[in-house]
Amino acid sequence: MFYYKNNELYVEDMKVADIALEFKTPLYIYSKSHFETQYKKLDEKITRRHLICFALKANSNLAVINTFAKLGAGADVVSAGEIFRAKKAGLDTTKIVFSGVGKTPDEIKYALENNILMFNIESFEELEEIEKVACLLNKTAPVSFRVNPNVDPKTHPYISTGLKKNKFGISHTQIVDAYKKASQMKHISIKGIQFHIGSQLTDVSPFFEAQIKVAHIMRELLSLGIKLDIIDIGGGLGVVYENEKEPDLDQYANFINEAFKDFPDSMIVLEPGRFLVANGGIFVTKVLYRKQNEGKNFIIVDGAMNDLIRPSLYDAYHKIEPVVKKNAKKITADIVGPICESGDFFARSREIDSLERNDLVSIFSSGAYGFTMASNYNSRCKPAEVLVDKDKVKLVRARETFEDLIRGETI
Ligand SMILES: Cc1ncc(COP(=O)(O)O)c(C=O)c1O
Ligand SMILES: N[C@@H](CCCC[NH3+])C(=O)O
Repeated sequence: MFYYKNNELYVEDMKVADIALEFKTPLYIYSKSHFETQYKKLDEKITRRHLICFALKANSNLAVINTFAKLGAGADVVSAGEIFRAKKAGLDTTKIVFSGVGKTPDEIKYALENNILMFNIESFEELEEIEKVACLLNKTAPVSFRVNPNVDPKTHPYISTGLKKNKFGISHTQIVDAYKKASQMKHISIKGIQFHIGSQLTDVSPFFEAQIKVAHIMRELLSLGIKLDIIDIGGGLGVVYENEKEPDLDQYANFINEAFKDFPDSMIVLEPGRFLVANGGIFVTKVLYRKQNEGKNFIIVDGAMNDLIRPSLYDAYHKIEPVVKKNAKKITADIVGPICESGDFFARSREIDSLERNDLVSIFSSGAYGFTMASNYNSRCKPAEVLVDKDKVKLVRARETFEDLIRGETI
């Protein structure tokens, strides 16, 4: 929960300025109660038997994963590294679904050893590899297939995943063959079906379109004697960054009930990432310098695209406000970082309160795909992460040091 009181930004019961003073900037600050609220909101709406598998790629800090694990969540992972994180965070590995088009044999082995809930298989060759690794381990691999339903999610092209031009999933025209093939394999146990059409959907109707197609496939499979215990409907629920309309959760839940009414016994798996965490995080950065080039204002802050890449990568909008509002006059400026790239910006031609050196600014909606997409570009140490729970402030990842930058390197 982030809010202004007497022109000062708070996170839960704490002043953001005080936290920034203690932990320095640039800094990620998370609100535990926001995470819990979002989880419960979704959990309560879905009336069928279900499991919420938090998509760790959105925010894989151990304390964040642990927050959801304590509420009963599972995890959607895309690498063995994320399985490792989930384990370290105390999440039950039997609640993990493993997505991704390029799982390596080592990752498949690691997942099997950790008894995950299921692999979401994305190609025929991956199916063969999983059968092979499971055979070597003398295990049975629980699987579902990710179907590419060819549905337009009407979102940013970089985060659309369910169109036939995208690399994801197995085409709906081949999916039945995939199940037939899997049903012949000795070390494969067919559990479910999965789809994920894209991210940041605020209109939920494309989900329904995909669900209808998937239910159709399920009926076809049933006629072949293949019954599925799990329907994994992916993630993709959007959030408000600027002035979007929040997704209608009642409608979302109704669509699920309607589309899959012929399969009342199957468990619904959801894979939300952004919805659970985006607005539970801010990125706080400090004004280093200001300058004007031929009438154009630049505000140079100590955070950069290596810390939060969404504006540079997707031209994504993030609300930016001073941590302490001083009723200053408004100016129009580019808010940029210190990295040697013209693409290193958080906002361009943005109207913002006139700022002074050392003023703190908050970049909102940074809890999803913020820290997880950070890099060390320009040999910048990754920022610290702090989790706030009412009046308790906990450093949940220390700021990197120079030694962290060269760990593992030799001359
Ligand atoms: C397979 C899969 N599941 C879940 C997610 C989480 O998406 P979101 O953060 O939009 O909920 C993604 C990312 O888009 C994904 O690729
Ligand atoms: N990284 C993207 C979301 C990608 C979703 C991954 N399947 C973002 O920041 O919006």
